[in-house]
Amino acid sequence: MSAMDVMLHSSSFLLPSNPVDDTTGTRYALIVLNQSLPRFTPLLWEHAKLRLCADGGANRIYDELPLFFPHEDALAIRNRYKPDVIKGDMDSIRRDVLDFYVNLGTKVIDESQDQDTTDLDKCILYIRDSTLNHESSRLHILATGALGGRFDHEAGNLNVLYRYPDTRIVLLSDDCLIQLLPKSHLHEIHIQSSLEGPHCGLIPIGTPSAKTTTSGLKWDLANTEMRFGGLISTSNLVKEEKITVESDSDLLWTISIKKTGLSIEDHTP
Ligand SMILES: Nc1ncnc2c1ncn2[C@@H]1O[C@H](COP(=O)(O)OP(=O)(O)OP(=O)(O)O)[C@@H](O)[C@H]1O
Ligand SMILES: Cc1ncc(C[n+]2csc(CCO)c2C)c(N)n1
Repeated sequence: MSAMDVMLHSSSFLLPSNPVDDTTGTRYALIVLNQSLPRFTPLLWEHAKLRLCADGGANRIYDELPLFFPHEDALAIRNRYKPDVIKGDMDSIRRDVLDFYVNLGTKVIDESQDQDTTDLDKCILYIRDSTLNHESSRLHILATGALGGRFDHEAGNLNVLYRYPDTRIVLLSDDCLIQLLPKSHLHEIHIQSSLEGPHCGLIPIGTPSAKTTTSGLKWDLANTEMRFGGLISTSNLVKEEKITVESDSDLLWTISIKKTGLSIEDHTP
């Protein structure tokens, strides 16, 4: 039996640009969903090679991004933060916002005929098919505003992690991030301790896990069973800079995002 491949994880997209980040070669696509923008949105925007708004996410960029730069002209900010693509069923984007970005040259994809998939699904499919998403170096997808709102929306957002298990997707809110750890790999999670933690969880939301083993957590698992209705690992704590996870089931990994060190003022010279 061949040894399992190791999948590396790092939230270096939360760091201001630095040489360490650049050496990983990881490229990001950003999807802005229709919820309040997290305070680190401008940072993610700068890191991203491709920027999408899911339907009403465009209203958030238009209305809320200028608020991060109170000393600058709102129109100048809107011109500077131009989404590459707005995609969805277009029942939430305002007419004035749509007209504004169409005039700037944003590509608009109206899929109102598809009422079986969410706007987030639609955006992920666009990124997967984009020419920037080469086989050799696939884009990692960051989705802001994915958590902390309507529960049916949150469940739909989690469902995309399971629907596209081979695509690296991170769901973000102001408070935490969530990603899938597929059972096909051993996972090494490198903690950016100035920006994330210590609260974390490992959640077997899709199927129960008969055996999960971890290292680096305060409450490590050792071939431990996890299932809804029994034990799941919530309110765990990161103890080391590197966490390892191995499981017979796909698990959700979640970690808190620290309140300090991530607002725009912390990064402007
Ligand atoms: N309250 C929320 N909580 C979590 N995610 C959200 C929330 N609102 C919107 N989203 C995300 O943003 C995307 C775009 O939002 P938008 O409001 O345009 O969706 P929608 O298709 O109009 O939703 P619905 O018709 O169900 O209200 C959604 O597909 C979802 O992924
Ligand atoms: C069983 C079932 N439940 C709900 C919907 C509705 N729905 C799911 S995704 C979506 C688009 C939201 O932008 C809508 C309206 C459906 N089609 N099938």
